[in-house]
Amino acid sequence: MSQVRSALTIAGTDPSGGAGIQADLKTFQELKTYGMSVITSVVAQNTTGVRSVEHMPLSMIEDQLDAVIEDMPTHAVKTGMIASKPMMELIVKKLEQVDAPYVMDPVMVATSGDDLIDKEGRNFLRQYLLPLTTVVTPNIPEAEFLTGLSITTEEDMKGAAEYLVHEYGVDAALIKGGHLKGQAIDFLYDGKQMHSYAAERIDTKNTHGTGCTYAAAIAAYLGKDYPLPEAVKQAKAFVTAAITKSFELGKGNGPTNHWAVREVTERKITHES
Ligand SMILES: Nc1ncnc2c1ncn2[C@@H]1O[C@H](COP(=O)(O)OP(=O)(O)OP(=O)(O)O)[C@@H](O)[C@H]1O
Ligand SMILES: Cc1ncc(COP(=O)(O)O)c(N)n1
Repeated sequence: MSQVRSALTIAGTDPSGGAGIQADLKTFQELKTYGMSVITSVVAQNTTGVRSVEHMPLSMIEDQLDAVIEDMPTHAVKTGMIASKPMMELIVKKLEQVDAPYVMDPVMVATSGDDLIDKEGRNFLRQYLLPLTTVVTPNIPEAEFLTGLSITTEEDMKGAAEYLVHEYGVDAALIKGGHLKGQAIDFLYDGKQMHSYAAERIDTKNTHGTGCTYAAAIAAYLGKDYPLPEAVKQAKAFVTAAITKSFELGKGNGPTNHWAVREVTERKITHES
């Protein structure tokens, strides 16, 4: 029997269970990947927004990382909310000891509009963390910040993906089009080819945690040795199903459904490259 694949998420929490570490672990579990987590910040949030945030002391983040790195195999790493430059510096240092694909979700603002990273952290993320990534997965506002470009069309999205690869040295960039009108289309550029992944837009406000879920699914598939374009295709099917069957829970943007892939077996993703 082949060895079980394990994935590590380094991120903040969501006690309401839709985003952050909770979304990542649910996704790993659903994709039969052994899930591990290092908590950077405890975030008191729900479907309506963020109430307060308690950042973990650096020594505690370091101890958590060492506990995983010194004992467990890691086949993929995903990072989400990393709130400050000192946290990023620590994580960069520790990731040097992990030989695994690295998916960076450059989380900056929650769906609710609340800031999750400070200004200094945002700049550090762009300069120092980006070049280490196997794939970075910004939504449109995040891609605008990272590139300084204005993104209003699909052509702009492709341009931003190319810019991130050529200017910042990321291996690949996936620009997510959830914030554009029309079909839900994402573009992946891996330095050689531009891939597009399109799905029908689902008419729902319940999209809390889609970004986290998508990036965690990409990490899980990369951990199983899927080539990146195929990992993204499978992950897109996973997140689309999760949005299709999302839950009408809470008073704000409800959470996605991490077990939906068991029920939504038709895969309506158009992958072109
Ligand atoms: N209403 C929708 N219907 C179908 N797919 C969607 C919808 N909204 C977002 N998506 C898809 O979900 C994935 C996440 O994209 P999005 O741009 O929303 O990321 P995000 O902004 O990081 O997530 P979040 O909304 O949780 O902050 C992408 O594949 C996007 O195309
Ligand atoms: C701890 C944490 N990390 C990330 C997000 C973004 O999630 P989303 O934009 O998908 O709501 C979040 N709300 N909380």
